[in-house]
Parts: sequence; structure tokens; C-alpha cells
Amino acid sequence: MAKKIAAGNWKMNGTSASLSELETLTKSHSTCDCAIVICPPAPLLFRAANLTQDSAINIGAQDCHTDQSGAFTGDVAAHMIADTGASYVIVGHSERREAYAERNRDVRNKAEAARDAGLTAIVCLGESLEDREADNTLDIIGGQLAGSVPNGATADTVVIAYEPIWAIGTGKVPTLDQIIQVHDFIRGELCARFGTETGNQISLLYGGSVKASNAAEIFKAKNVDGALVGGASLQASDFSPIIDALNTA
Ligand SMILES: O=C(CO)COP(=O)(O)O
Repeated sequence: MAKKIAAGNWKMNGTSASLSELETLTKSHSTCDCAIVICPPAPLLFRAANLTQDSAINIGAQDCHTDQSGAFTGDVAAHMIADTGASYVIVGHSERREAYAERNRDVRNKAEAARDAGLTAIVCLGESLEDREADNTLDIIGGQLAGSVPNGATADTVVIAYEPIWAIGTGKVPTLDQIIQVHDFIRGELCARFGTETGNQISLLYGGSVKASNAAEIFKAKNVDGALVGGASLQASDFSPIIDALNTA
């Protein structure tokens, strides 16, 4: 059985004042059947990790570099993220694939760097609207999965997030059948590549316009082990009911 995970991606939102949202979450979810992960902007990682130490909340970064050190101005290495006390890192988010031309090979290298630093990589996959309309969704997802996930992946080193690009921040959500089709496909590919035991243990998250009002419905789907939430993770009052929906799913 895969671990259930409620993950929040704050993207480029939040300052030290936002740590109060984390404090609220820590208090309202002192115990939890699922893993809760909050990924704030890099400058908040250290304080966020300190604040949530010994709580049910885990902290993650939103990206890492492939190398350990060097002349990469502005970049952050995976072991530096681990050094803040964070335990997860998102890699290959569609916003980075697009804005920074990250290819599958880059994403895989980042996921390997994360693994080597002791972090769990949340590897993001997702098709564009154009891909979906051309009926290429499974081809695209299959290619991203094969190219972005390192060999020897385990449930401790990799989590997969399926985020259709057209559903991110748009309020548009795929039908349950569309989510199920892609998640079943990903599960099958993982089992074929890593064996049934490991393939079934790797958590598969859905992301794209998840809100308190639709979370319970999405979590009903087989092979949906949780969510990667953007906008609705910024306020504890919006994210808490999503965590509760996952807990009771
Ligand atoms: O990109 C996302 C999470 O990584 C999803 O963002 P929204 O939940 O704001 O659609």
C-alpha cells in the first residue's frame, strides 16, 4: 500500500508572516494518518523546518540543482535543502519544465541528487491541453515517467505527482475517469519497471485545482494516494479540510 500524502506547493508565495499558517496546521494536525508536506519558497525552508520539528508536518523545497556545489549562481543543492531540515523536494514541475526548459533528463538528474541527499523527490508529470486534445496524454505521461524517474526508485526516494498543465490554477479539473485512467496507467508502468511490490508502494498524487470542495471526490479514485495542492495550500483554513478528506478517504 502506498502512503497517503497531502502536499502543498506554495510556489513563489509567502514571507516569514506566512509561517503562522504552518503553526496553525501543526496545531490542528498534531497526529495524522497521512503524511503532510508543505513546500514553501527556499528562504523559508530553515525556519519552516524548525517550526514543524517533531510535528506531523514535513517540509519540502520546490526545486534543487543536479550538482552538489559549484558556480551555479542562484541555485540550491539537494544536500543544502536536507541541511535545513527539509525532507522532500519537488522536481520537474511543469512551471519549471516550461520556464527553464527542464527536460526529462534534467528532472531525473535532480531526482537522483535528491535521493543522494536523503530527500524524497516529488516528480511531476503532466500533459498540455494540446496533448490531451490530440489524444496523446498517455504517450506524454509514459515518456515523462520513463525519462524523469531514476532507476532503482523506491517509495522512500520517489513520489509521483500527476498534474495536467491545463488544470493548474485554472479551476478546471479532469473528470474522475480521466484521473483514474492516468493514475492506473502510471501504476502499471511503475509495477512493470520496478516490480509489483515497489510499484504499488510509490505514492501517486493528483495535482491541479484541488480544493476542499472537490478533494473528497478525487480521493475516492483508486491509485490516487493524495494531492499536490497549489493555491489551496497557502491558507491553513483551505488546506486543513483537504488533509481531513484524505485522512477519511
Ligand atoms: O501546480 C500545482 C501544485 O504543484 C497545482 O496548483 P493549483 O492547486 O493552484 O491548481
